[in-house]
Amino acid sequence: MTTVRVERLPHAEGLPLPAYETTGSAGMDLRAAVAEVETLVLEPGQRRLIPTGLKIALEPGYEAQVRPRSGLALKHGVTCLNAPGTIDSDYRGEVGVILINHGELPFEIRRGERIAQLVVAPYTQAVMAEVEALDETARGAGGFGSTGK
Ligand SMILES: O=c1ccn([C@H]2C[C@H](O)[C@@H](COP(=O)(O)OP(=O)(O)OP(=O)(O)O)O2)c(=O)[nH]1
Repeated sequence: MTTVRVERLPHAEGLPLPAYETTGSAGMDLRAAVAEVETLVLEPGQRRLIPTGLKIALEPGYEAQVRPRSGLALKHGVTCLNAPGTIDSDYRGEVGVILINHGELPFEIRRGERIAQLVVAPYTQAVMAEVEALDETARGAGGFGSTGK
């Protein structure tokens, strides 16, 4: 268990905070903090940064991934363009969701709609150690389908 400190911006007033929908959920749904009066439409092929109205602070050693929701992807072709988006532990700006409409129809985003999910995960930072040559392995440079179908 880790704690995510969350600060609500004025445009997220009244919206539920991200929460796990079931006891086994890996992601907490992120909601669109667009204005009630504003009908935000994603035209086919269009991408937009959608505000969540939330700023978060992760504990050191944790990142958060902004991932698409499968229902939106399957029903409407709407997904996160940069999936998974990375929220760094030292980022203090508003969490944004880069949505793209790969569907054939315009997609309306309403205030409070669940548009993506946030998965909190531990990460490790690595040191790059430059060497003259790497050790040999059975795979070698084989990749990109080298083992067959
Ligand atoms: O889907 C996303 C992806 C990123 N971010 C925020 C949090 C993250 O910590 C910051 C930077 O993201 P990233 O490292 O992916 O962006 P960059 O294009 O490399 O920009 P920068 O130079 O600011 O690191 O932007 C989001 O709010 N949503």
